[in-house]
Amino acid sequence: MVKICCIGAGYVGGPTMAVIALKCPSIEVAVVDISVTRIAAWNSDQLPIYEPGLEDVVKQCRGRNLFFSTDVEKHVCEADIIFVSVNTPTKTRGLGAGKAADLTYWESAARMIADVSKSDKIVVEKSTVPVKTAEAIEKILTHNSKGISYQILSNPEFLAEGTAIQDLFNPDRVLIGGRETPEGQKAVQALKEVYANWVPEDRIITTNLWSAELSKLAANAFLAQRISSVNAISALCEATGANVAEVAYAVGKDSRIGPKFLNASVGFGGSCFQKDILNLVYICECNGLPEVANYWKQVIKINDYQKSRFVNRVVSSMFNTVAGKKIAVLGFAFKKDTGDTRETPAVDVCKGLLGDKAKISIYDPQVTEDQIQRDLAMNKFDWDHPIHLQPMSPTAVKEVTVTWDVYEAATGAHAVCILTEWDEFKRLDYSKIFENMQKPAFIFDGRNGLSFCSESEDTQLAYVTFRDSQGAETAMLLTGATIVDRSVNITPAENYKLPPEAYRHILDGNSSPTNEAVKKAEDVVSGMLAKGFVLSKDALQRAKAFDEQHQLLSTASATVVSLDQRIGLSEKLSTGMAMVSGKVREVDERYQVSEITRSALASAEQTATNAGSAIMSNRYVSTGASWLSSALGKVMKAAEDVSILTKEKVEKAEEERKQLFWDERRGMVSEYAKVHLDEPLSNEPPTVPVYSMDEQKLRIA
Ligand SMILES: NC(=O)c1ccc[n+]([C@@H]2O[C@H](COP(=O)([O-])OP(=O)(O)OC[C@H]3O[C@@H](n4cnc5c(N)ncnc54)[C@H](O)[C@@H]3O)[C@@H](O)[C@H]2O)c1
Ligand SMILES: O=c1ccn([C@@H]2O[C@H](COP(=O)(O)OP(=O)(O)O[C@H]3O[C@H](CO)[C@@H](O)[C@H](O)[C@H]3O)[C@@H](O)[C@H]2O)c(=O)[nH]1
Repeated sequence: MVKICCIGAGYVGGPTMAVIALKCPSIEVAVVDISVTRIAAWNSDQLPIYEPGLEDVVKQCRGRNLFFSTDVEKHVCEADIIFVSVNTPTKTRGLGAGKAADLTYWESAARMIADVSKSDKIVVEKSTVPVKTAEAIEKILTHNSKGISYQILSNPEFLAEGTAIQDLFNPDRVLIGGRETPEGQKAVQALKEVYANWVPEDRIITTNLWSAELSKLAANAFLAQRISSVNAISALCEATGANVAEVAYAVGKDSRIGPKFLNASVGFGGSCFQKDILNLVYICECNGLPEVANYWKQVIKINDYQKSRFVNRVVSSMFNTVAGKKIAVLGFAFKKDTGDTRETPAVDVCKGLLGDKAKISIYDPQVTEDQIQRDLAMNKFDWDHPIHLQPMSPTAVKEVTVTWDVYEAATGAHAVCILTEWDEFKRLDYSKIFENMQKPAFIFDGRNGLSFCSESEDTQLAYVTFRDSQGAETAMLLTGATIVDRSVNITPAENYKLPPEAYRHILDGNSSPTNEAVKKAEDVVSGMLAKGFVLSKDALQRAKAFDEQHQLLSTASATVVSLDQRIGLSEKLSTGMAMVSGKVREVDERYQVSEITRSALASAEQTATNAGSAIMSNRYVSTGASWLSSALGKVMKAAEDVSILTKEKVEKAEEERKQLFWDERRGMVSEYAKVHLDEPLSNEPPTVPVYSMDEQKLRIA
């Protein structure tokens, strides 16, 4: 049985080895680490890192052919292939400080391998290292080889956190670099055979050692460069009135550029990009290439600029002072779906705000208070050392509080800053947040992924006066609807009162108001559902509350129950959801399209759920809701369509959906407006001030 040992049980070593163990049942995999607490966590139910899907994989193989241990020497001694996946932080002192990679941990691992080995070994660089590191490692290993043969391979890891398992299951490529000698090629072949257990052969690239080492640094530099490029453009957009999301979309449509990695943000974070680019810069400088070094340095400078620009925007918008003001920070991890905070832009933003004497309240679903306090007090680059070697917990920053309740974080705040793109932030009740904030309230979206009712220059504001008595209620139904990444927020003008005609059907004893406005509501809402738009659950609750406030729902509840029994809506709904979930997951497993199918699933499920919520809370159900059941049918059909699409089709559909969104957004708004507005619209909602207190006004943002 082939034995693999991995030195370093971190974000790379843990998931990578777990997947190798899962995919290669005939290989025994031991993951070792000098950190006792980390290994204990790997052996417990509370894994040391949060990564979707990881727990599942670990549970399947742990104790079978996957072991976590602190007995480093034993497992190294027994292994045929040794992966080294230890920290390679940026040096903080000495030659190359602030740029060069610190190879202390790598070197100590190599020396230990040389000390304890009694048989031939293949030693694999899994850590990201400077080009030519293998040469140094070779010298260390062979210096005292006692006749043992070592083959060094470079096998850099390309997984991204938050999607690590998916990336490992279905990598774009596996890169293996080795010596161009017969022994070197034999070692390359041995490692290739491991990956060939699940990775198609044409995705396993073999190169020489230096190409493999350098490719890793180059890949990260290219990725980070895209983000700095779009972030640089975002500054220009803000100065000119262009919309960076629209620009990125238009640019990414060019197939030579492609749509991925063009999301403008508060800046990139994570343990790799900055460290690896600094490393690349240093290597360029050492090789007498200052122009090349400066080129890449600029990627980091723009990133720093973006973070400080964000802080400046917050402070300047808030009347040039945040002193003593509570600011809620939503999201602290460097990206969604991870609890990792290494080099997170949130640290720089918080430090900037603290520098201006703000009081900060932080919420992140995966990051603990202890971690946040450590991060805020830590020196630059210290975070990238093994945890037990990091400086001891410094005193907590007292202007910072951390809570597990997002609404509590925002209560009493003058501003909310979104710093991580957690999906849950898209579903928050922003009206509730707004209501509990100090006024004027500000929201700063550092991820550019959310649309809020904020009075920024991006907001399209319309004050709408309804001539029709039902128009206002119809509009309420659409509150919180999400059209791809835009949310429609409709709030009644203060002291709004329904006109007497709205009550007429109740007074008449007629519970079926089938006037034009209601019909239009059916069309618009069912149209939106069928197109996959997500109606906000909470918005419908609000619509219901609105109805109740005006005593329009007196007969609805009883009718809903009988209606449900009559057409079996609940049953259809749960069947629909089960079918959607099952089929989408099946496709996911077959084609490994998790990212896309997950969002399709979420959207389908949410649509179905919200349709359900609409059923229970929508007063139009009580008025002969055949339209709703047909809308539900369309939703289920749409979801089924998604589930049978192949990877390519899903991707295409996503693209088409986006295209549709861009094409139809304006159309929708004006179509809707035509029905409900006094003045029909051509392109955009009108921005007209409220001018009369006795008319019914709604604000659409
Ligand atoms: N995090 C990522 O997404 C990612 C992706 C690709 C590559 N990388 C690279 O992989 C390497 C590891 O990154 P990580 O994120 O897993 O770091 P990590 O800090 O999560 O894990 C490294 C582990 O190595 C252990 N360690 C250090 N020296 C050791 C020694 N001598 N013996 C035994 N254990 C030792 C530490 O205790 C730690 O648990 C880095 O070079 C990084 O640049 C990281
Ligand atoms: O369009 C985008 C994409 C990403 N980010 C940010 O960029 C950072 C890095 O994101 P990502 O690359 O997804 O995560 P990492 O886990 O840091 O993965 C990168 O770094 C790893 C370590 O080297 C590599 O293995 C991966 O291939 C590479 O994507 C995060 O702060 C993201 O929020 C943006 O701001 N805009």
